Amino acid sequence: MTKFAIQTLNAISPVGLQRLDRDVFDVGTDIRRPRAILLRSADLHSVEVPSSLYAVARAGAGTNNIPVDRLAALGVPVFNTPGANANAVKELVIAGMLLAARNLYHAADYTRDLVADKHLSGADLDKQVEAGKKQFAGFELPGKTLGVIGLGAIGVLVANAAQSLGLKVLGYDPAVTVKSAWQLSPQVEQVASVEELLSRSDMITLHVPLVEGTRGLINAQRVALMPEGSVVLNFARGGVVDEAAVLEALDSGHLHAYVNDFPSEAGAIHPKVIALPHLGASTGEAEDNCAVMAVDQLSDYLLHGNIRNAVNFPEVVMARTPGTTRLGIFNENKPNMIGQITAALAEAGLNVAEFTNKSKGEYAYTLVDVEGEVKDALKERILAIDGVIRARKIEG
Ligand SMILES: NC(=O)C1=CN([C@@H]2O[C@H](COP(=O)(O)OP(=O)(O)OC[C@H]3O[C@@H](n4cnc5c(N)ncnc54)[C@H](O)[C@@H]3O)[C@@H](O)[C@H]2O)C=CC1
Ligand SMILES: O=C(O)CCC(=O)C(=O)O
Repeated sequence: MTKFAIQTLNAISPVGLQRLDRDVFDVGTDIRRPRAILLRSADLHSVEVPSSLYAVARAGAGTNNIPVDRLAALGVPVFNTPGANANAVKELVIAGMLLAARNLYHAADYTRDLVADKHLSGADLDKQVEAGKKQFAGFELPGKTLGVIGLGAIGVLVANAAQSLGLKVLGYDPAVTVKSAWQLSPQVEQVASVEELLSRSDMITLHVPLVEGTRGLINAQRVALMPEGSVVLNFARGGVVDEAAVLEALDSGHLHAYVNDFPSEAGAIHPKVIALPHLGASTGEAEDNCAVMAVDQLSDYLLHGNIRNAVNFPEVVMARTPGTTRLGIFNENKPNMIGQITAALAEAGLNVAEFTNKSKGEYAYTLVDVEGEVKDALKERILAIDGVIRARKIEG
């Protein structure tokens, strides 16, 4: 059997990579004509999609670096790893709240300067430490209100953790899932609009994907709704915030701080901005979790055609029927596709042992186990059906 070639475009934890049996998979950075691409934040938008490509796996949550729709139209699932790095982000958000509330970043700079620039020591250092500290006096978290925008894997953890630290927590998510709703602390108050959340929060934190509907979600009009001295935390994506509007509000004193994970030229050097180098998921634990989940989903797809956690196709998982051949078929989600596919199988004299078909948005995916040999002519016949995008014979 020809090995599946998997190209890695970022550093992927070896804990995940070692799960790929090297008798079955070739894995490396310099692979040409890959069957799959395994990546983190590498930008795939400007990359030409190789015709050899069967799948893309993102070891992480955000897929805005991947042309998800273009790949869907080619029958290429894009997998991500929901929740696998959520705890790491949650911890950084809590750290970000404390950095802002206690002015820690500037306070640490101050003490470093006393020694490194002003060369103070001993009693002189003690004196300046005590004299200078009042400028960094902060506020405590209990009793303050945190607004959480986006109550998915990360937002729920942040909301619950903030609640347990004594904050009043407001949440906004127009498409909250049943799973998230079950996990959310009952004390978290769900509000009906971003506007309400902003006008009632001392701090807001963003946990939404960057898509057209969330680009510039926090803009000048919305910043104006926030109470004087509020804090914005952005560990989602830079584009979710109109940074120019936030910088203006920091300059005017309307906002106290902007803590974010996506430095820009202007933001990185602004005195009221704490810009971290995209550290949200950078813990050993999160990197291992994401790599394991991405690798397992990818290998299950390459070996068995099963789809779990693809952002552009439905969840389709079917146990293999012994002694059969499996076909994976992507098609447009329109009437009579299943009828035409099963008719083609019947014409070829093949009995269907198991069949499953699910749709998501514009597309659908079928897994079918058939008794008998699947000849290339049958694959061509299926591909010729109007609306079929891709058909793959999956050796088993
Ligand atoms: N800084 C970092 O290193 C990391 C950043 N992220 C970012 O965080 C984002 C969220 O991650 P997860 O919580 O794991 O994703 P998730 O998919 O579990 O949750 C996202 C939530 O946002 C909600 N949402 C979508 N549009 C919304 C809107 N307009 N208003 C309010 N809610 C909206 C969805 O309904 C969903 O519940 C990712 O897409 C990624 O961009 C994720 C992991 C690490
Ligand atoms: O892989 C990383 O370090 C970034 C993680 C991230 O931004 C995500 O999972 O969306």
